[in-house]
Amino acid sequence: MGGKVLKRYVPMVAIDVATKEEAVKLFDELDVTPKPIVKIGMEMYYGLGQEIVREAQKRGFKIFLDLKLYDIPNTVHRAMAAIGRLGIDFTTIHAAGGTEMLTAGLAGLEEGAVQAGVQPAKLLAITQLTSIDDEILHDQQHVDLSLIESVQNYAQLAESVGLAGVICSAHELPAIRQVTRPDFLCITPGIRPSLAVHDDQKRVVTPAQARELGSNGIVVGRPITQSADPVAAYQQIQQAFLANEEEK
Ligand SMILES: O=C(O)c1cc(=O)[nH]c(=O)n1[C@@H]1O[C@H](COP(=O)(O)O)[C@@H](O)[C@H]1O
Repeated sequence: MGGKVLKRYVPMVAIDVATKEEAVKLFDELDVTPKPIVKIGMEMYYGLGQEIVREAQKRGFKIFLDLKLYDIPNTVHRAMAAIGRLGIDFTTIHAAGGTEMLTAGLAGLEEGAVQAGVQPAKLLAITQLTSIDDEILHDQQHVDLSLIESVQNYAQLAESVGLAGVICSAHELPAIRQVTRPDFLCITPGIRPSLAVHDDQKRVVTPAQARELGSNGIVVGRPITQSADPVAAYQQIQQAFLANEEEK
């Protein structure tokens, strides 16, 4: 990567489960070294609310609160202020909302953090979901750009208004790196240790491929949470992604 050391985060584990009991069991199991970043998404947040964020924070996990906001700028501003007050580490917004919405979201997040006296979270823009492929983009969304061009465009949009980075598939990393500053974060879901199992994901790579392509962090859910041994699955993925680098 141009001789510069790439910032790499420990894997972000998507705890997409229905109950507090299941979530807490995974938090306790995954309390290992290096500690993963815990991703709390829509299922847990809509079902369990702030309580589940506090449970993870109590155990010392960094939190990626993935709520993918997409609404008019005023609503996004106010919702992001509420998220900012939670003192979490990463959160998401859809780049498709445009620069006015992204700017409002970023301002809200920072205002909320100041009100609560905490560090502002890093705001990441969703580009094209990893469950989207060229066929869906063209035939259903009637977008004329290729998927890679669309992701590249959204990355530039997000960077232009000061966001920390984007969520994309590792496949798009070389295209994004061509047009963004060196420290722009590319966090990549759609990770499968075995490419034989995609589930609902369309654009997938292995943890080692994500590393080679220059991902700053991988998001992994079912390959860990639905494994018979989540800790062993996490550790294998973590080692394949971080190799011998020191974890951040
Ligand atoms: O924002 C995300 O984290 C996200 C964006 C995206 O494009 N694709 C994607 O899969 N995700 C999330 O990453 C996780 C992937 O889960 P698994 O497919 O089970 O590994 C889920 O929690 C998704 O919500």
